[in-house]
Amino acid sequence: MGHPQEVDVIVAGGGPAGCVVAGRLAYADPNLKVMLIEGGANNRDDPWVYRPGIFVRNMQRDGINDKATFYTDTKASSYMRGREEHCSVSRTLSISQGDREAELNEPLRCANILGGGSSINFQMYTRASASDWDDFKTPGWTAKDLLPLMKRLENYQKPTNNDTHGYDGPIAISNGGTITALGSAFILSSDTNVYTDFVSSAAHDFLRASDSIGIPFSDDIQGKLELCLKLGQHSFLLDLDTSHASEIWAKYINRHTGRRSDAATAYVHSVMDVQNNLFLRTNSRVSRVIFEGNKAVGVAYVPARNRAHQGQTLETIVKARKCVVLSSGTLGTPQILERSGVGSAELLKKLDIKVVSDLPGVGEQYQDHYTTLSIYRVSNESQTLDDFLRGDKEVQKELFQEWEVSPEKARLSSNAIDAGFKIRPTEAELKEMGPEFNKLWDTYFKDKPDKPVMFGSIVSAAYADHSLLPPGKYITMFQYLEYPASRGKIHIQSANPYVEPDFDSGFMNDKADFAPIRWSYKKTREVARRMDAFRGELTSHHPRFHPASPAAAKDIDIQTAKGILPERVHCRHSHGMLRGTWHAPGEPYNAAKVHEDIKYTEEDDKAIDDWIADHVETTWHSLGTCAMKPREEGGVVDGRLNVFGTENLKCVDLSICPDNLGTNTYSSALLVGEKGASLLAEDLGLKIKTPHAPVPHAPVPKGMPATQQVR
Ligand SMILES: Cc1cc2nc3c(=O)[nH]c(=O)nc-3n(C[C@H](O)[C@H](O)[C@H](O)COP(=O)(O)OP(=O)(O)OC[C@H]3O[C@@H](n4cnc5c(N)ncnc54)[C@H](O)[C@@H]3O)c2cc1C
Repeated sequence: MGHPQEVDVIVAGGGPAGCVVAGRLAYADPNLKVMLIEGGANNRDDPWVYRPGIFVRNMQRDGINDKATFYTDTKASSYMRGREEHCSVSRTLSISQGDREAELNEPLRCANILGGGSSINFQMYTRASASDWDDFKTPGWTAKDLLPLMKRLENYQKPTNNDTHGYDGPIAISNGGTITALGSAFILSSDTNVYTDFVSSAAHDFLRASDSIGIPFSDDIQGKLELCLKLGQHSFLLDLDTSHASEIWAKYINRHTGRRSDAATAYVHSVMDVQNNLFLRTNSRVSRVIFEGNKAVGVAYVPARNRAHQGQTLETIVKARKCVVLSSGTLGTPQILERSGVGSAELLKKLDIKVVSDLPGVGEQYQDHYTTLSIYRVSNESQTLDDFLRGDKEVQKELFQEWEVSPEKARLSSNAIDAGFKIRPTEAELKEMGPEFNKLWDTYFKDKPDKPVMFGSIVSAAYADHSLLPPGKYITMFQYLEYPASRGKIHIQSANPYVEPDFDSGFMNDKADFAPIRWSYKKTREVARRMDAFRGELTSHHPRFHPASPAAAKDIDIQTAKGILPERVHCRHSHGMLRGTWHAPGEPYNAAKVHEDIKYTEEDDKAIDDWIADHVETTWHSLGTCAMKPREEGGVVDGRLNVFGTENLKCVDLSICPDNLGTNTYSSALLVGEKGASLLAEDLGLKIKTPHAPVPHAPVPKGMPATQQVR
């Protein structure tokens, strides 16, 4: 079918928010012509997208993978020991302490494929705290206002005891088909409505260890919202421990199909299968919005790669009769605005771009969550994904074949991230966290007990390049800072859409951000040490403590090491380990041991801070560059997501968040999309249809299983 040169609504950018807007509007009115223009490739039925277990591959920068865009951070941070660029998880994980030089050249990446982050992300499901939305201070955006939309998007497939989840929405949420286990693997039954509550021994091990250091188990941290709304006061939540608790993590995986639940399949392919009014253009980068006066009347787009004769820029123009929606993500949307004449007048004049609306807030206040990862050795009997990631051909064949036979039960229908927690410090811990963080605590966290400070998860594998790791089994403690005080920015350097922007991630440029990450490193380490499977620390992936410090990381114990390579030939030392390396063997495992917390000196704390500075990196939870707040405070959009000083132009993606959200952000991007779709439907006199069009491959939800009913 040919594509029209004029439609009613253009959506620029096919990430989660853009897919929701395009799909919901097109389904609401089959006569409304909607065009979705995406810079990356189509994700439809791409096995590298829909098989959940191989998600790490989609972050590689190897010349083959084109599912991610790479942004280079251009500013040095004095707090990061002169680091000019921060890097991706896959790279950081792969390096040892000595490889810092190589690490410095790795850029930040974000999605470049239809579905945006939802096609390549880790599939971890969490939700923001109620106070996060209330803090937007915008009518129509309180947690109470948004709760019906949170439910509208979900096909929740886990048991629940609260009324905050939805059951006939397009986005599936479950524990995945199989939960990777340390010690054993459990399979969820998909042909019965009775939910089988299998949880891996790794997850249990982690949860027990967390409980033993004062992080209690909760059956649904993400449901805390309801309590908040019912009680009408956030302070109650502290007593209920919901912002300081652990749980079995849910995943964006449909347990009936074993497939990733990405936004394009859920909202766009579903509509394109049954209607013909949704037009999709992929591999097309929107360069600018076309204005008549200050009214948006269309967009210009260029091929994703500039391969034209003599580097000419080939623009195609599509007209929009009713509205243009920018949904190109936190790093993409502000660039389109600036190229279109919406941004700081000073910058635009310098670049010879005609000013349509002077909005100095465009591209400012860039935020993310800051990740650090520490890796631990686990027992040789543990079942982890390491052999698969290491490239063991037999194991890979077995896992891929398993998928072909029964994807809904296959080990690849999991992300191997089964449990985690959100935590807040105690009064005693706060005292050790220094004046900078305490000041932030008093103004930001103290009166918002539903806001966690840190997020932590267990991954049943080393998140690392295994070619650089010793053989063996691993777990990774994956932690991130939920509400960094640091801020960055992104601005164009040219009107040419192929020229890289000037990007300053701002990582760790506020000193207050060090203390909570340091505190959480200690916490996750205490959890790991108390797990039954624990057999030591992968010293290359821990702070460089003084070798004589009691806090110094200790590697695998000799007995476990011998079990990994029983046929090895000994070198030099009777215990088979080489001196002169950073590896120090740990104590033999003792199941009966009662642990004491490691005591850290000031020098140890300094070593942790250096490690943070050298290794902290993105969680790909970018937000905030086109904030919804008053124009005079640097705002870019109003409460209806209209861009100030323009007509018929909205931004609908996570760039609109005026402040951070304490969550993995896919749920929030979908929610912003749902809210944007509702606002647009109101503008256009339409009604959103529920349930949405049937999701390809997914059986239609048959109502709520007994175990999911509110008790
Ligand atoms: C590697 C990774 C792991 C993550 N893990 C998780 C997780 O486990 N759980 C979770 O909840 N969240 C996770 N996230 C975050 C989550 O996916 C994002 O918050 C979410 O996708 C943001 O949605 P968005 O619609 O705002 O923008 P994006 O997802 O960034 O989508 C923007 C889209 O616009 C396109 N685009 C950009 N510029 C242009 C242009 N000029 N013209 C046309 N198209 C353009 C891009 O290709 C992209 O498809 C992860 C993200 C990544 C990248």
